[in-house]
Amino acid sequence: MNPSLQEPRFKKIGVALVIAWGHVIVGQRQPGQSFAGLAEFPGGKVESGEDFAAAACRECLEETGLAVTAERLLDAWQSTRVGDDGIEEIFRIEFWLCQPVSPSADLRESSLLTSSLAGAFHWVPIAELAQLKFPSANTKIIELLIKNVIDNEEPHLESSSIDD
Ligand SMILES: Nc1nc2c([nH]c(=O)n2[C@H]2C[C@H](O)[C@@H](COP(=O)(O)OP(=O)(O)OP(=O)(O)O)O2)c(=O)[nH]1
Repeated sequence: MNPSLQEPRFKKIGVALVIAWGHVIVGQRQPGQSFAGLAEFPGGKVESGEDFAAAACRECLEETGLAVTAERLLDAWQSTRVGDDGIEEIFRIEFWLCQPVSPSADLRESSLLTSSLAGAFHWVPIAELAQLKFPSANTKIIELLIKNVIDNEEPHLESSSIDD
């Protein structure tokens, strides 16, 4: 079949923004992964039967050991390209504000954590995010976080969409 007539392929990524006392959980992409060495928020591919928010929460638990619930969509980034086989590929990332399931008096101690990958994730002051290099898809969400840094336990971010 003519590739241009085939259904596009979707790659969907759910990302968790876990924010407390002016800090956000940030990791570093590992050798062998795409964007190796860059900073990232917990997240990964949306699996069958999940939506973006569920994927963000599951990945956060797997990667950091911290159970969270998704509150609201903060930003989305999407790009489209044509793959080597001629089929259109749509890559979409959704950034979800997430809250720990069990708010703890001292998340700093208890959080990071129990998984083997936990070493890669830390609480980073939002004010320091500008010093880190993230994938370009994160540019807008980083800007939004930094703008809202003042005394915001939960930043009052406006939802934005890929159509902005
Ligand atoms: N987890 C996470 N991924 C991000 C962020 N920003 C960003 O562009 N990404 C991209 C990197 C990856 O292409 C994809 C996350 O998928 P993944 O963590 O399952 O990546 P992966 O290395 O296993 O897969 P791949 O991209 O190598 O195929 O989203 C972010 O802040 N957090």
